[in-house]
Amino acid sequence: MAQSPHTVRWGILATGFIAQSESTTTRLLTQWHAAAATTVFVRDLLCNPATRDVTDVAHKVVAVASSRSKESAAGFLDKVNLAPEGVKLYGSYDELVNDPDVDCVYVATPHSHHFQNAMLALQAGKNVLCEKAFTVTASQAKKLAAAAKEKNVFLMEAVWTRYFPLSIKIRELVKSGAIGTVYRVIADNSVGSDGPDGSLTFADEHRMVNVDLAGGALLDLGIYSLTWLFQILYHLQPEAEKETPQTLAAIQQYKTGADESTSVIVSFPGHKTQGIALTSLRVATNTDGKNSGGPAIKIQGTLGEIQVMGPAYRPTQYKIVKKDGDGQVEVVDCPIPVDRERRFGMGMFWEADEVARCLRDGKKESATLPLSESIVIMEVMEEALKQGSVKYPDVITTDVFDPKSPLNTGAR
Ligand SMILES: NC(=O)C1=CN([C@@H]2O[C@H](COP(=O)(O)OP(=O)(O)OC[C@H]3O[C@@H](n4cnc5c(N)ncnc54)[C@H](OP(=O)(O)O)[C@@H]3O)[C@@H](O)[C@H]2O)C=CC1
Ligand SMILES: O=C1OC[C@@H](O)[C@H](O)[C@H]1O
Repeated sequence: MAQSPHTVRWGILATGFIAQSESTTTRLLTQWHAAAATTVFVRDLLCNPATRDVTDVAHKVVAVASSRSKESAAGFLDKVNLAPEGVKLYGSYDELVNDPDVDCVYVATPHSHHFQNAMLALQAGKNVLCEKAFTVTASQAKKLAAAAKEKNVFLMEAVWTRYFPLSIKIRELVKSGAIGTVYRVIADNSVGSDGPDGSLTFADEHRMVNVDLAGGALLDLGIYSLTWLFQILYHLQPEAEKETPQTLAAIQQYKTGADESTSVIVSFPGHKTQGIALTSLRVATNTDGKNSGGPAIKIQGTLGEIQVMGPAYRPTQYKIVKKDGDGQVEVVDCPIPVDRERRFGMGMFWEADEVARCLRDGKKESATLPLSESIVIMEVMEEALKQGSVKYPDVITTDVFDPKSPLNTGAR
């Protein structure tokens, strides 16, 4: 007899402040910046797992909290077409993390808030999936990892791309030696948002460029470029050989003080490998929206290279170019399944499935993105931002937990 799936009861922390009623994947993709992470994540949670051939785990949204008001949480249910029956609504994060019916809290606030909000949930004994970038500083990331250990709960950074079947396949290919020894990875995740008179198209208050919300290209977009570098050059190394990388960065600042264009070279001297992570809010990886400019990611080995077509955060195609391939290129498509009934499917469901399996199996972190790796990536980003003289306010860089911090209470 088939076993019933392990179902995770999710509590959603933050409701996304941009009104949004579009319901199809296509419309959402063209307006990605207007898509709050919470909205996309919850819609993915509500997709039938069978539409992606998953039968061992399932998801249920049991509570939603907005730091603004209970009404805002109610409005969120409308946005995601989720019937209010059985979903508890809270006007504070504190109530959500103390709800005994919540198995795992999904933290989807701006980067500035992650440390305080995730810690609030961990201290209440909750498992946590926290949006990227994990924190603002490496020290905050270490404190979260330590708290999860102390409380014996699960913690993971929500870098959804790592859990795509495409990413898994590419990691397997590299591991199998399909392109020889990999010496270099080049990855770009840039979204052209150039506006009039030297401005960007984001308002100065927007989380993408607002230093009070730890905005900037690197923490928001460059993390995906670094993800590609790390999942190949670092993650695949045997545990005992993992080395802390050297970091060299060049940064252009926007008028708000956030980074608008950032290039980071990450070097692993022991393995003689290098990664180049690029990100920009001025120019785009995919300037014509048709990938005419070529791949967003190149994984280069002694026997060939794997090219991944962008966007780096949601790739659906890769190519294998062999040194002795005589001009033949293998093209592999990895479409993201859509739940036709709900008219949705973005790809965040795979990271949610990973959380469910870890919880089912009693694991406290994901082997695909261990906390130690999230911490090393935070160290690289912190160092890069330091080299580019980007400064964030003390209230968002402190590693001292304060349940009454405005970041937890929502005082704006
Ligand atoms: N994985 C992915 O593809 C994506 C991930 N993200 C990540 O998700 C996180 C949230 O991004 P996104 O959903 O675009 O953010 P939004 O700005 O749309 O929403 C953030 C939410 O955080 C809460 N919040 C609390 N305090 C503040 C404050 N002072 N200013 C603004 N918001 C506040 C609000 O919820 P409330 O009022 O209900 O408490 C708000 O709705 C970020 O870490 C981002 O990097 C974003 C987009 C895609
Ligand atoms: O995580 C993200 O992925 C898609 C981007 O457009 C968005 O800004 C970012 O937060």
